[in-house]
Amino acid sequence: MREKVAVIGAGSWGSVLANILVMNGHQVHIWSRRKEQIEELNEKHTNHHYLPDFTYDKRLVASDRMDEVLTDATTVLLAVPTKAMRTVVADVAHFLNDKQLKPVIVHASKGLELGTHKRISEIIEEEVAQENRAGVVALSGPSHAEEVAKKDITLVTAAAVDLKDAKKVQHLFMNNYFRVYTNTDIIGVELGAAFKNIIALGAGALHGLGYGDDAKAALMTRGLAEIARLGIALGADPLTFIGLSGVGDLIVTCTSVHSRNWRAGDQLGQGEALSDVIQNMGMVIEGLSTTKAAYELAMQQKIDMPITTAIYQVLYEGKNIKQAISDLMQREGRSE
Ligand SMILES: NC(=O)C1=CN([C@@H]2O[C@H](COP(=O)(O)OP(=O)(O)OC[C@H]3O[C@@H](n4cnc5c(N)ncnc54)[C@H](OP(=O)(O)O)[C@@H]3O)[C@@H](O)[C@H]2O)C=CC1
Ligand SMILES: O=C(CO)COP(=O)(O)O
Repeated sequence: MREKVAVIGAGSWGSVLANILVMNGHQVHIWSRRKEQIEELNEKHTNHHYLPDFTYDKRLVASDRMDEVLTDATTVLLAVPTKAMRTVVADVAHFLNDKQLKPVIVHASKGLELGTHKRISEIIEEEVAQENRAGVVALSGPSHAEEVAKKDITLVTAAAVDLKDAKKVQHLFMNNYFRVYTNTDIIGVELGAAFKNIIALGAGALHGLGYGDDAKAALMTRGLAEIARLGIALGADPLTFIGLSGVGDLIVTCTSVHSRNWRAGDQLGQGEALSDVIQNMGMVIEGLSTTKAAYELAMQQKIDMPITTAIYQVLYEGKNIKQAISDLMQREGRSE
């Protein structure tokens, strides 16, 4: 069935997901806050800042009018950086009133809110009254916009407390190159998605410093152990961490040159200043704030997270990366 979908956020990921939905036969309107980007999307069907070599389907309609984009939408897809999520969702909520259809709200973002440490689905549930929406779904997994744009094979998961909401999203996005699984452990899916970015910063840094594959495999394995420890303490199902949104996303983000988190780590490893890395990226590096949130949560929950702590010390306390690695290696020997 043809649906109307509102996509909020026209960066790399929101725009490519919107394009999938158009090609799957849906009517898709995408919201951006920038007029020049809207003109470019509507007239040239390009989005040069985010995906320079890609041409979008001509049927994708862009607008800066959130009310128009949301009118009659049966699904709303949010794809903005985590730090902007609460404000953007509050704006969306303003236009969802009980005269409209109650849309499923999907988000495709990966992070935790700074200060509150809340997951994105929790932010959405707080900001959009239950009577004005259907369920909340997290769409997550190993997926880079650059590869999905090229119709490379990608597998992700749609997670919701209620399986029927996850299935609706699965059905909406599935096609012959984008395969969607369902999962009812939204806590585990959102936490895996957020925490893997911390480890990706570390993997990039190892690369930048010239370390080999053994070191990277070690970081990914021990990184997964500690992010799963924290995730389980926060209510995740342990099995979720061996799924697409756990180890799957960890692998792609720790090994792909497309990953902004990996690239940021790589540049830090090569000695660039954090402020320059952020400025030059021009896109969101979610792992920076997620490291802070996870470090604080680990302290609160009394969970041992040596890698996250080391990355926190490098990012926020100015610790030398080589010293941080040396300190990790000199920790007392222990059982795996
Ligand atoms: N890129 C990818 O391959 C993937 C990304 N993700 C996740 O998706 C989320 C979005 O990432 P991505 O699309 O890559 O990010 P980008 O940096 O590419 O784009 C971010 C988008 O959000 C908009 N935005 C930023 N701040 C605000 C704000 N305060 N109010 C309104 N709009 C805002 C930007 O608008 P403007 O251009 O005007 O600044 C831009 O359209 C992240 O959580 C990321 O982890 C998940 C899977 C894959
Ligand atoms: O989440 C992603 C891949 O699954 C995107 O990673 P980056 O934000 O590091 O580019």
